[in-house]
Amino acid sequence: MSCKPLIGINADFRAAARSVPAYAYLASGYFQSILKAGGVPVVVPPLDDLDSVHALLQGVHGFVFIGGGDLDPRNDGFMLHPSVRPLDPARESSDRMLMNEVAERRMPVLGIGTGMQLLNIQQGGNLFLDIKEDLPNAVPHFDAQDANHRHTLDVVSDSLVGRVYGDGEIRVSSRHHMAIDEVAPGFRVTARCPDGVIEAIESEMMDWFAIGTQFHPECSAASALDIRIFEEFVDGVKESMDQRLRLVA
Ligand SMILES: N[C@@H](CCC(=O)NCCCC(=O)O)C(=O)O
Repeated sequence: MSCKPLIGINADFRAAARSVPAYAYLASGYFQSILKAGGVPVVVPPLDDLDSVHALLQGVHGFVFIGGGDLDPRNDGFMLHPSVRPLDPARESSDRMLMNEVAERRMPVLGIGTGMQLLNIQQGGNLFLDIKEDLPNAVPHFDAQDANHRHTLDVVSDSLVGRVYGDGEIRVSSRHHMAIDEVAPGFRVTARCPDGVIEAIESEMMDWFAIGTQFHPECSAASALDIRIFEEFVDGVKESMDQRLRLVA
């Protein structure tokens, strides 16, 4: 494929407060990693109508869903939990519309942190709302004093993360208090923390290149291998583009 793929990336959102205007924002590591991997990032602020979602997705070849606050469990029929720090409703509503359409179109997708959790929920899986309460024997997956908190990872060798990290000890960044409980149908677990917490999933469906990482390969403390996650994703998007071109040829 000669042209660079356009990769949509959602943005976080903070409503106006007193003298501070509302902001849409995202960590630069997300779009810098897409650029380094050979894609062209298209940052998408929260959208509030389906026509805009359709128009946007017509113009990109793949999508990255970023991390951030918590998906509100009440949107999935669960009770609110004291540990939950919900996303701004404007972002969550936009993310859910985008993920529904990305899934419908079988558009290549990489979900990171909250993005992976949304992918899993949208596809019929669910979440532990609080690791400390639901998985009391788990190691710490969040350190308020250390933005670069890391833990080790066990990967499935015949998977995207397995190809990226190979053998040997792997340490990844971790900033989450929720985790995948039941994996969505059509997806498999491809990495876990040694305590059993799910850290990566990928689609087993032949017609959909979809992956998710609970850890953050875009973070400022990312290892030299982490960028390979984005390279594998961009290569997958290019392959998807080539397949679509062959279908119409
Ligand atoms: N809120 C979820 C997902 C965690 C996540 O995306 N963490 C990255 C946060 C980066 C940031 O601070 O914006 C959970 O806690 O499980």
